[in-house]
Order: sequence, then C-alpha cells, then structure tokens
Amino acid sequence: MDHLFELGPARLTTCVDVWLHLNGLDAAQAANVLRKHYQIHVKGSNVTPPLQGFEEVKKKRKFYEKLLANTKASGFTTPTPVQRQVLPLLLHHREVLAVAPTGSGKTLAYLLPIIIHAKVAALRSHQGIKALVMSPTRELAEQITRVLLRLVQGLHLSCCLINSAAVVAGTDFSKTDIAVATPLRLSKVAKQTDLSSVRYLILDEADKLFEEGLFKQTDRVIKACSHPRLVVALFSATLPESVEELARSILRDPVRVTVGQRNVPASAVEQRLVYVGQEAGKLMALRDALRSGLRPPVLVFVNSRQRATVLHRDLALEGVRVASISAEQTPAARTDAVDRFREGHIHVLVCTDLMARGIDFINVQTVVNYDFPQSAVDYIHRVGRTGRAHRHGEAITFFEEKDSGQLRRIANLMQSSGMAVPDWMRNLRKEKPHLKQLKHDKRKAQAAATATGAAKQQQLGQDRKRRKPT
Ligand SMILES: Nc1ncnc2c1ncn2[C@@H]1O[C@H](COP(=O)(O)OP(=O)(O)OP(=O)(O)O)[C@@H](O)[C@H]1O
Repeated sequence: MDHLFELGPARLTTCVDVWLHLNGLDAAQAANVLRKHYQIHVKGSNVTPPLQGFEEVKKKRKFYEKLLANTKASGFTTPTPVQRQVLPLLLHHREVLAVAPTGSGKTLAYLLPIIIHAKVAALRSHQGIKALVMSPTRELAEQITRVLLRLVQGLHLSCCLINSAAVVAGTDFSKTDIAVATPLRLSKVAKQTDLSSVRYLILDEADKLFEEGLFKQTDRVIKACSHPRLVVALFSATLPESVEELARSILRDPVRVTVGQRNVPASAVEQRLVYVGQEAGKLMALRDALRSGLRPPVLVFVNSRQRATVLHRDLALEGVRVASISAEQTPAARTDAVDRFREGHIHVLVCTDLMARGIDFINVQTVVNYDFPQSAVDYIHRVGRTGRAHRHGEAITFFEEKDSGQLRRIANLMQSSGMAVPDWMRNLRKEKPHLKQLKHDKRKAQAAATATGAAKQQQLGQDRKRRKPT
C-alpha cells in the first residue's frame, strides 16, 4: 500500500498517465491499468472509469474553471486513488460505498461532486438544500465545512454548518445549497427543515453513524431526505461486514470502492507497542518519550473524560504545553483547544475517541495510545490521525498486563500494515506460557514488545425501497 500517496504528483503523471496515452489503450483497458496501479478495487455494475486528472471533470460551464482553480489553490493538484474512482461515480449519480485508508482524501472525493451538483441545480433555480453531509462529531463537521468553504469561493453557493449557533441565530436553512451537520443536530432541525430537496446525501464515517448511539438520528435524517432521485454515498476507513450489510440495505445498485486493503491501519504510520507494566508506568513512559524527543504536535488518546482531565493536569504540572478535549466540555472550549493545537500553541492534546475519526491535524507527528484502544476499529482511526496525505507519522501504543488479551489483535493489524511484530505477540492466545513469561520477566518483555442489527436493517431497507428507483 506504500505507494498510494508516496509516488507524488510528478511521478504519477510520468509513469502512469503518460504511459496510458503512449500505449493507446481503450477506455476499459486504461481503467483497469489505473485501478491496478492505485490498488482500487470495485464491485458493482457499469462502473465509471477512474479519473486520470482533475481536469477531466471540467465541462463547458464557467464555474468549473473556478472550482478547479480553488481545488489547486487548496493544494490538490493530482487526485488521490479514492478521488480518482469515487468522483466520476458520484458525478454519474451512482450510489457509492467507499472504503479507503485514513488520510487518503475521502473528503474531497465527495465534496467536489456535490459542489458541481449544487451549482448546476442552483443555475437551474432549484430551491432548498441540494446536498447534505452527515458526520458523527461536531469537530469533524466543522472541519468538513472549512474545506467546503475554501472550495466554493467565488462560486456564489451558500454553504452552512448546521450547529446550535446557526439554530439560535434563526438561520433559514432552506436558502442553503450545501449543508453539513451531525445526525444529532440534523434530527433536531429535520422537523422544521425541509430535506426533500436533498439530492446527494453523504454519510461520512458511515460505520460510526450506524452505531447504536447515532443510528436512530441517522435513520430519521435518511427518511427525511425523500427526493425520489436521492443519491446516497457512504465513506469510511473501516467497514465491518455487519455494517456493510446494513449499509447496502439502504443503497440502490451501489458500487463498492475499496482502496488498498480493507480495515487496516494506514501504511504511512510507523507503529510501535510499548510495554508499561501497570498504570503507574504510563506517565513515566510518556514523560520519557517526551523528554527523549517525541516530536510535537502529539495527540494522546485516553479512554475516558476523567482520564483526559487527570492526564492534562499531570502533564501541565510537568511544564508541558498541553490541552485536553472531551465531550463534556462546552463547544467553545472544544473549539478553542483544537484551534490552539492547530496553531502550534499547544504541543500535546489529550483527547478521547471523540477526536479519533476524520480529524485532520495535518502536522501531527505522533499519536500515543496512552490507554489501549477498545477495539481494532478504534485503533485504526486513532493511529490514522497521523501519517496523513503523503506524510510520515508515528504511533505508539502503551500496553499493560491487563491488555494482553487484546494485544494479539492489534499486533495482527500492525503486521497487516507492514510492521514487524514479535511472533509471541501474534501467537499470544495460543501460547499461554508467554503470558506467564510476561509477568515474571517484565524487562525482557518490554524489550521484546517495543517494536517498530437485523431489525435495523429491515427498517432502513424498507424505508428506502418504498421510494421510486433512480
Ligand atoms: N488530491 C490531494 N492532493 C494532496 N493532498 C490531498 C488531496 N486530497 C486530500 N488531501 C489532503 O489529505 C489529507 C487527508 O484528507 P481527508 O481528511 O479527506 O482524509 P480521509 O480519507 O477523509 O481520512 P479519515 O479516514 O481519517 O477521515 C488532508 O490534509 C487533505 O488536505
């Protein structure tokens, strides 16, 4: 997977795109060569060929020039693999289930097509919200809106983040062309906001949106988007089989796009496991790592709000420029912590899994799993906060004796993304004597360890099937 981004724009142009031209391949052959090269796997009927460059989306209308210029001005000159395949599919009104590694550019893959759709619809004087993006957290919705606003500059489109401030200010969302929101906020405004004009519904971090806590609200919003030709697209870096089944029940003739291997950490992240003995060893290990040159900005994940507060306090006492962020803080406090971290005033941000998904701190050098992640999916998203775009990143996961049961799963994930992992870790459950050895010889272990729902478905499916086919 290393070359998904690493080849870089210049090499991509010389080695693949020009090669395609020189060899005069027909469209289907060229599509296959491109897909093979970029490790794009597709499943579905009549799949549109991948793009060779952003210029291909340019049409006669003037606004395409402007949009392309904005895209380039934002630093996006060459499409990433997921953008190459998803962009033309959405432009052809195909429903999509896209699974691509963390930091591989999924946001732009859906923003460009929905901007094009919204602009064309606005030029035809269509009223109401034309495209809607749902994301599981407020922070991610804010980030998506920021990217969106950069891309639509000068296009005379109205884009809006539906948050509490906008609701309090009495914003008339019917005058919005593209809206971004969390399912919680959206389900609250769905009653007074007409979503029947929404033609594109994007579910970012889709597997999270289908989880227990968010499912009801997500479902409510999907139902409210009643346009007969609604196009739904789902994006995530992880898609467990069970969620895929549920997701498929709401999609019509979808194309599944997978980039690289499914459900593995991004290969640009160098991952290490560090044995810390017990709880007390964690702070010592983090302090040592910070002293011995752990490069800031550093994102540190813990498993609860309380633990975030305690670690924040402990690090502040040591003179570390630290902030913490968790769901119990006010929106203003959360935004402030994120801004200070982005601007470099804060070197270490302690956070819960609230920040694990989608958040793009482009310069984060290191992710520390201070508390062992509660699932393989959490691990993939957490470590994916570094190593974004073509950058290199480092992820360190602390583990103590009580984490041994979960260790094997994470070790396997690390191995599938190309990391060297000691054999004893991958065989942990089978070879119990190693657990004993771990207890009896902590030092030795430390050296070794430091290495580089059916009812829901039916409900959702039936609601969608009732609509006329596209
Ligand atoms: N075509 C491109 N060229 C260069 N950089 C890009 C391109 N597309 C996106 N990026 C950059 O790559 C980074 C990751 O993009 P994005 O946040 O969309 O990733 P993602 O796939 O949604 O990740 P996650 O699964 O973590 O949400 C961003 O900083 C973005 O600016």
